[in-house]
Amino acid sequence: MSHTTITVSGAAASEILVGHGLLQQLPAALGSGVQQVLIVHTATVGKIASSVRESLAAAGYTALLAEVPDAEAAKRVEVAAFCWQIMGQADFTRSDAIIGIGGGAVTDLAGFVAATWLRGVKLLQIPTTVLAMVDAAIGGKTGINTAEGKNLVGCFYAAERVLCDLELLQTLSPNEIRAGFAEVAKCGFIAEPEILDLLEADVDRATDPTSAEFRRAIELAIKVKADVVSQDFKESGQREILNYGHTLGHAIEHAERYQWRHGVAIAIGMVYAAELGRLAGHLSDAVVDRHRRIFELLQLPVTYPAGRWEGLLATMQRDKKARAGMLRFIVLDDVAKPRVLAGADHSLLRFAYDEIAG
Ligand SMILES: NC(=O)c1ccc[n+]([C@@H]2O[C@H](COP(=O)([O-])OP(=O)(O)OC[C@H]3O[C@@H](n4cnc5c(N)ncnc54)[C@H](O)[C@@H]3O)[C@@H](O)[C@H]2O)c1
Ligand SMILES: O=C(O)C(=O)C[C@@H](O)[C@H](O)[C@H](O)COP(=O)(O)O
Ligand SMILES: [Zn+2]
Repeated sequence: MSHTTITVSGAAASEILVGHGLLQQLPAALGSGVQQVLIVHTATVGKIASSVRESLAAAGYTALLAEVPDAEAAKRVEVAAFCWQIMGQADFTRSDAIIGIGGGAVTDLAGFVAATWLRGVKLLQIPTTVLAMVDAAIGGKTGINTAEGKNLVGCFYAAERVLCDLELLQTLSPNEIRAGFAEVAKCGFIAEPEILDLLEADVDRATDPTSAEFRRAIELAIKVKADVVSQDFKESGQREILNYGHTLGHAIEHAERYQWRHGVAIAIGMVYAAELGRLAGHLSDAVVDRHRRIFELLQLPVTYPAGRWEGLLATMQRDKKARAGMLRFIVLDDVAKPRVLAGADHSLLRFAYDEIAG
């Protein structure tokens, strides 16, 4: 089947290709002028990285590998410094390029390294998880964590091209696929009800990477993200909706010392945000129930232990969504009707937590 091209316009201009056999687009996808390429990857996708390196070398490029630690351990300043060192020692210039191959942790790191080396070199992303294909590799949010919180250091820097080769998902565990679907469902709740219908109609087919429903759900989610970032690259307004479920979700990831999958944490965060939307007076019980039903279909958690609220609240205050001491949440008035809830009373926030405490 041929590939689909989804375009991001505006300041984040880039091309997202979705389909099979897309690695064959390399090296042409690199464009002209590039001599050296740094491939940032983890051991998990080492074979893919090596075959990309070989095809680039055969085409005359100098291709270097930077193997980085797995998952959130990649998103540390020490790991960025390791990549900068390889580039420095190879006399990497402004006309050279970085390719990130991996899940969202790698694409966030690779993006950050590309943005910061010589104040910006060409970036290509080859996401290998559902989550990275529909979200992390697109739209140019790059970032690393600090001891105090998630993604506290980073910048906006878009990849020129994102190759979403669905064949690369073959080795992904069902747990990873379902965690990635938390972000797919997020796009359903904030903007695209067809995604929710697909999940409710047959969750097994929708999450089977070989099915037509899977591809449809992935492409719909990518379109939601591409549309939003085309309008608001630097999150001065509309883009905030992509943070649905993330205010609490990031605090949970921090509380769990980054041992939980991002998708798992934000699934709980979205149920919390739905409860908040209901308590703030707009969201119907039916839509709140729909959140629980869909995340349960995806076998994702919908509760978090009671007694953790104070710690989560303190972490949320450090999140970049807090401004002038006021916490900001995305809530829904209905499916596909998101809005910002800023400065809500702490007792309201606490009541919503009581609804998800298990
Ligand atoms: N920049 C953004 O806009 C954005 C959006 C969403 C999430 N994120 C970030 O993305 C990260 C989460 O991404 P993720 O869920 O992809 O997690 P991840 O990058 O940690 O990958 C999850 C696991 O899957 C493994 N893996 C990757 N590809 C594989 C494959 N093809 N086969 C088998 N295993 C494979 C990885 O080695 C890892 O163990 C978080 O750090 C989150 O903050 C960023
Ligand atoms: O692209 C965005 O904008 C998002 O918010 C997408 C989120 O899914 C993603 O997890 C993002 O990294 C969170 O951003 P942050 O600004 O809250 O760190
Ligand atoms: Zn996310």
